[in-house]
Amino acid sequence: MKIFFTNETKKLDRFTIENEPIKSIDLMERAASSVTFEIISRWKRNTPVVVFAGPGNNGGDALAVSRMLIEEGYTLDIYLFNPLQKLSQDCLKNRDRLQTIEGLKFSKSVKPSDSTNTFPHNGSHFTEITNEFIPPTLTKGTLVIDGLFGSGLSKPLSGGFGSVVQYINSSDATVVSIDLPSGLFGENNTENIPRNIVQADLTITFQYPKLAFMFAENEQFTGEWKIVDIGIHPDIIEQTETKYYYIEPDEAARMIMKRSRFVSKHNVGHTLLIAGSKGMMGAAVLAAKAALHTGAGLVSVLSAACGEKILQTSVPEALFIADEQDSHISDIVLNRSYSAIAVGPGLGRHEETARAFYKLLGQIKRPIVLDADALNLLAGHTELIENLPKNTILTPHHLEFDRLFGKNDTSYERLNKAREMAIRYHIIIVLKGANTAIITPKGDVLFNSSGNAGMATAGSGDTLTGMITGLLAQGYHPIPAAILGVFLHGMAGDLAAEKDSQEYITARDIISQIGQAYKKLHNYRV
Ligand SMILES: NC(=O)C1=CN([C@@H]2O[C@H](COP(=O)(O)OP(=O)(O)OC[C@H]3O[C@@H](n4cnc5c(N)ncnc54)[C@H](O)[C@@H]3O)[C@@H](O)[C@H]2O)[C@@H](O)CC1
Ligand SMILES: [K+]
Repeated sequence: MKIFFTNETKKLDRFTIENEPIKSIDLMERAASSVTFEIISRWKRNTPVVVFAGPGNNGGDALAVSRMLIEEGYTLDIYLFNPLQKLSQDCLKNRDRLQTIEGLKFSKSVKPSDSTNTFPHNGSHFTEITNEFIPPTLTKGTLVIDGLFGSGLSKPLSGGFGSVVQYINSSDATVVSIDLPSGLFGENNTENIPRNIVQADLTITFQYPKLAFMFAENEQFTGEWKIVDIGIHPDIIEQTETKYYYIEPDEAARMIMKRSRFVSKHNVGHTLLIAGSKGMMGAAVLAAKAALHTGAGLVSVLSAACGEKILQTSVPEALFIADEQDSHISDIVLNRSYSAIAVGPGLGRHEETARAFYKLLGQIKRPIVLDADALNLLAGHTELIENLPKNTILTPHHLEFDRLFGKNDTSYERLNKAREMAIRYHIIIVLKGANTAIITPKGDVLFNSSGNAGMATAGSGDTLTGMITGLLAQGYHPIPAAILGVFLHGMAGDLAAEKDSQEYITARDIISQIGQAYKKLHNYRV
C-alpha cells in the first residue's frame, strides 16, 4: 500500500471527483459514513458524544458524522469553531444539512455567563463558536470526536485552538480523531508543539496511513489507528509516485517463491551464520533455528569452540565449525562457498573477532546480513561500509543505527538519514522497531505492518537475522528477503502473542510460529 504525503490529498481528491465522477460533497459523505460505521460498531447509542469541528473539510467530515450519529439515535453536543467567519464550502453545506435535523437546538457562541455547560442534556445541541467558548464538561464516559484539523494543517496549533486541544487532552474522555489527530502534521513534526496536538485513543484515517503514524513518538497522539477506504480513484493511486509503502499481508504473500517438487537441500541453500561467543551462544542457536524453519536447506554455524555442544544439542540439524578459541571467534576462514552469510548475533567485540570480521569483509563479494555486534564493530569505520557488496543488509535497531551513522533526535530525522545512507552505500537498511522500515538502495521505504510489542524480547533480533538469511540462501533477492523476512517474523510474533499473550512470548515462541505464519500467508495467495 502506498503512503502519500498529506499535501497530495487535494490532488487525489480532485482526480476522484473528476474521474469517478463523484461530487466533492458526496466524497465527504462517503468518508463520514465510514467513520460513523466505525463509531457505531464500538460505542453504544447512550454514549454522550461531544464533537469539535474545525472550519475546513475535516470539520465538514465531523459535521456529517454528527448528522449520521443523531440519525442513528445518539445524543450529541456539537461545537463548530468558526473564529474567522469562513468555512470551507463542504463544511458550510454540512452545517446547513445539520439544520434540517428535527429537534436539534442551534445557538451561536456560548455566552461567558453560561458557565455551567454540562452534558448530556435534553436532545442534541449545535453551537457555532465565533468568539467566546465555554467548554463542555468532558467526563470519563464522554466520547469526543475530534474533527478540528486534518491534512490541511498549515502551521502548529496555537492560541485558542491550542487551548481547546489542551482542554481535550486534560480530560478523561475517550477521543476519536478523524483522519489525523488535530495538530499533528502528516509527516514532519520536528518543529511541532506536542501539547497542542490531540491525544486520540483511536484515529480513523482516510485511504492510506500517514507517514507520521509509523513513528514511535507519535503513538501518544494517534492511539490505535485504522484505515478506512473512501474510494480514491485507483488510477490516481497508481500514477502518483511515492517513496513510502506500508506492507500488507497479501503483498508479502506474493513474494513467497514456489518450491519445485524436485528441490534438494543443496539447492535451497547453505546458510553460514558467524555468530555466538561465550555467554551469548543462545543468539547463534536462535538464528540457526530460525534460518532452518524459514526454509534454508543447510545451516552451518561458525562460532567459538565453547558453543559446539550447546549448538549440536539444541539444533542437531545444523553443522558446527569450531574456532580455535574457546570463548570467541578469532579467525573466519571460508573453505567452501555459501549461498548466504550472516554475521553478528552474539558475536561479542573481542579485538580478534573484530580483526577476523574486517578481514572477512575484504573478501566478501556477495551481499551478506550484518546484525548486532557486527554493526557495532562497523561503527566508526565508514570506509568498510563503503566497500560492502551492493545490497548488503544491515539490521540495526535505533540505537545501533545512531551508533553507526550519528545521533538523531526524532524518528523522522533517523528515517531520512537511513534513506541517505542506503542510497549512498547501495545497501539495504532494516531499521527495527514497531513499524520496522526496510530501506532500499534506491531510497524506497517499506514499513512493516505485522508484529507486536511482545516481540521486544531478548533474541527477537537474532531470530529475524536467521530468517532473512534463510531466505537469501534459498535464492530470494536481498530486497524481498528483507521484506518477507520482516513480515513473517512479525506475523509469527502475532500468532505467538495470540496464543500465549504478548507478555509471555520469547524468541523461541516466535520461531515456533514461523510455520503457521507461512501457512497464513499461503492462504492469501489463493
Ligand atoms: N481525499 C481525502 O482524503 C478526503 C479528505 N477529507 C477531509 O478533508 C480534510 C482536509 O480538509 P482541508 O484541506 O479543508 O483541511 P483541514 O480541514 O485540515 O483544515 C483547513 C483549515 O484549517 C485552517 N488552518 C490550518 N492550519 C491552521 C492552524 N495552525 N491554526 C488555525 N487554522 C488553521 C485553514 O486555514 C483551513 O481553514 C482531511 O483531513 C479529511 O478529513 C474528506 O472530506 C473526504 C476526502
Ligand atoms: K482531526
